[in-house]
Amino acid sequence: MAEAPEETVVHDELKFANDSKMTARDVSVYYGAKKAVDRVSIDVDSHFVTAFIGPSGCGKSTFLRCFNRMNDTIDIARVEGDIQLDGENIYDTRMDVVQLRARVGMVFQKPNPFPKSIYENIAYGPRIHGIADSKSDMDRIVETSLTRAGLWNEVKDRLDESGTALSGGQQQRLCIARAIAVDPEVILMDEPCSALDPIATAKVEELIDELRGRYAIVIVTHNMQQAARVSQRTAFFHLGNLVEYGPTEEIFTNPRADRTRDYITGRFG
Ligand SMILES: Nc1ncnc2c1ncn2[C@@H]1O[C@H](COP(=O)(O)OP(=O)(O)OP(=O)(O)O)[C@@H](O)[C@H]1O
Repeated sequence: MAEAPEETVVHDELKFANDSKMTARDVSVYYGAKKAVDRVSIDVDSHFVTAFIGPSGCGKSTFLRCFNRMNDTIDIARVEGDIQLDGENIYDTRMDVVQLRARVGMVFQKPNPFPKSIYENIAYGPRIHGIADSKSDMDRIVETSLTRAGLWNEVKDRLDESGTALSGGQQQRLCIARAIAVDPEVILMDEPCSALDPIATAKVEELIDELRGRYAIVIVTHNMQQAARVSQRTAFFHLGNLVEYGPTEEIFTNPRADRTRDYITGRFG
């Protein structure tokens, strides 16, 4: 990864947005001396699902974690460049990281509900952020979040049971409901279906589609069919570089860069 990155191919349709929810400019990430992400620039917009695809180890999860400063939790990780949320530099020392992570929520590969009741899993975030004024307010937030996550009917009679007692797919939807409960603007998803069976995967994919009108969603996925199903925009990464960024349909049917074409036709990766 020592050589200079080739220029990213950005399709015209995505070039001129000037009201992007989040922008990254020249972002590089190092683990110690090793560069895992190399000068990546991208805009992420509300009302769209943006998929990050690319072969294993190309840096897509590392780059995703830059958007809510999750790399801060890794001692040897160092982030360079500029990332803004609504024009505000999220790496500014005045940025409240707890607040940032409420505005830019994250759903992980493995469902990770708290070992607490279903109700508490949702109520925890609004409580620490002071979002609910009363018990009835909190009840409403819990119901709305679970409804939006497509889980309310399945759990409304067992809100006191532990979140960890749910099936894997339900746990993942609980984690999505938990992210929604603090009223985020962006939801980052790092391979959210990789631990789920096909039926649970289909439910989460449907949910992503329903949520997209409300939030900017960025999803890292290994699965190209999934990227094609759920996203409207796709960014292809290779060896730490963003190779190409365009409308999903174009990326899959008419890629401009040779490396994208080779990847989507299965020639490598
Ligand atoms: N905590 C870490 N410490 C050191 N190196 C890391 C760490 N996390 C990731 N890396 C390295 O950074 C590079 C990019 O990893 P990353 O997980 O971001 O890639 P990825 O494209 O998401 O891969 P995958 O699809 O396999 O999850 C890899 O070479 C990886 O080994």
